[in-house]
Amino acid sequence: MADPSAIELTSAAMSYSGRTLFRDVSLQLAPGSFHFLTGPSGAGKTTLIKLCYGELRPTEGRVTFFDDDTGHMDRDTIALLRRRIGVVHQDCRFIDHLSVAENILLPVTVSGGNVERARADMDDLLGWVGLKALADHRPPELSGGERQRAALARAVILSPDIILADEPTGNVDWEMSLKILGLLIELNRLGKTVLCATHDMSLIRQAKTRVSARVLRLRDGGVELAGAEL
Ligand SMILES: Nc1ncnc2c1ncn2[C@@H]1O[C@H](COP(=O)(O)OP(=O)(O)OP(=O)(O)O)[C@@H](O)[C@H]1O
Repeated sequence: MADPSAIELTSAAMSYSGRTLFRDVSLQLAPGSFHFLTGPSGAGKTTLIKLCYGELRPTEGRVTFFDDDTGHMDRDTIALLRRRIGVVHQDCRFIDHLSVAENILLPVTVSGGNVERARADMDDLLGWVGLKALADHRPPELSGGERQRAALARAVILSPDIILADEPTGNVDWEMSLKILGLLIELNRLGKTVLCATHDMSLIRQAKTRVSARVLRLRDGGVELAGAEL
């Protein structure tokens, strides 16, 4: 039998207040694959990512996590499966009065995981994203690139199988974009499935020299596989 897809959308449609954003979107994220999601601003990239981790349900169609249809799942079951999916939100979603390290620990705290062990591993994790010196700082004191790397550390703290990154290089310079891309590629080489939304074509072109990535483009209410023009 073929490997189950990490995440699969089948004929998914999404509407907000009766306004259809996209329809008939089907995609499969195979385990260990690397996908980019691109498209014009407002096309629905963030919305599609929210479908991919169950924050939103499609107005039509089906979403499966690891071959399980989420349509019949209650919130608790979806929350359990979500521990296998790490998300880097476009706006990072930090709690500003907690330190960077405490923010990174939040998924462990919230899921009732082993906080002591996670604290013991924190130095390595902060070292991986290059933020050791900022562990005790508060999120508002961080630069854009530091925030994105802290968000990535938080996304991987539960060792998820899948990383969904929504514009993880928004508002950072090229050098920092490459650094963040490098971290995502590293995760993919460790076997993680990666979906990265970006409108930065240079970043996609750069990635394609280093990793076998497919590019999905949201346009005119549908999704297409972008071709060699990239
Ligand atoms: N909760 C919501 N209620 C109503 N409309 C929404 C909601 N969330 C998003 N939208 C609308 O859906 C459209 C797509 O938004 P989305 O954030 O998914 O696009 P995007 O492709 O990620 O955009 P960007 O590249 O600018 O981040 C926008 O027009 C937005 O205003």
